[in-house]
Amino acid sequence: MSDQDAVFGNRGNRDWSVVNTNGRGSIDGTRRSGPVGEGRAGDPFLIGEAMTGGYGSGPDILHDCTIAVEQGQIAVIVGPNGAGKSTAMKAIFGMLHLRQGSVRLNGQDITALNPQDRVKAGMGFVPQVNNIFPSMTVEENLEMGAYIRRDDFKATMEQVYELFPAVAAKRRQAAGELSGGQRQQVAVGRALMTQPKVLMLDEPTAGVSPIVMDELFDRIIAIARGGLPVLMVEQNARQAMMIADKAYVLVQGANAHTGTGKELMQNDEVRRTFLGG
Ligand SMILES: Nc1ncnc2c1ncn2[C@@H]1O[C@H](COP(=O)(O)OP(=O)(O)OP(=O)(O)O)[C@@H](O)[C@H]1O
Repeated sequence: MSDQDAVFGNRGNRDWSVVNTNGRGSIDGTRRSGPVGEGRAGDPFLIGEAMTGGYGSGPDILHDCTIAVEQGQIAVIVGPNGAGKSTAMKAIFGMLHLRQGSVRLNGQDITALNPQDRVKAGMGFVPQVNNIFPSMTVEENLEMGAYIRRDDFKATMEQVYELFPAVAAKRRQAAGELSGGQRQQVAVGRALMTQPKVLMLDEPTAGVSPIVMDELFDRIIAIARGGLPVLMVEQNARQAMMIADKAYVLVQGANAHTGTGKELMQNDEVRRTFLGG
């Protein structure tokens, strides 16, 4: 399999046809960068374990918080405003110094890596406020996602276009001319251009209409079922739990409830407190 055959996400025995109907293969999973430590046997694919930490020298925002996502699955983080959902994502991505706890990816301890090296190690992160460049074309924005690659990334770009046809139709337009939902798709596409092994999305549906949200969720399901694990923060807790293999309810920076999306939707306290009854 050539580098050009590479697609989003990871490797091995997954059926990529869900995302990638033309049968192109997966990347080899050997990319590594920076100091990585030993992982632990039986780890989930990505885990931020027992994370405690805050911003700068400020107080702890996260308290012994554990978030994980398994291969090919969707994990969602929900919870009230200010619960620490984005902070947990930032901690997993290395934007926050952990006073305790660790982050492990694909069996390697990456707690010591900075965000840039985490991207090289295979983490794709779309922050809450996506930093799409409005005056650049869609294509140029996507190309920026390939900055860590030395191979010909055009095949991956075509796969992003297959995944998001509305974006493909506007590839030569300035990204600033796109709708909010389309811009989110560009942001996700740009993260996919790095060929991540795991995709992290902080409120991907923020500010988009319910129809666009459904479309985006469909695509996220396709990405995960194609083998690329997805970890996301969502304000739309009910909809998120419906597609979640694993859901985490955070309250005041700590794990309050954890289970499959279905389990949590049937949990009386979760329903009453977070899902409006
Ligand atoms: N850059 C920062 N510096 C200091 N404190 C911060 C910073 N960002 C967030 N916080 C604080 O961390 C706490 C958790 O914020 P965070 O954004 O993680 O919550 P959230 O659950 O994602 O909230 P929301 O649902 O409103 O987006 C809040 O008290 C917030 O004020």
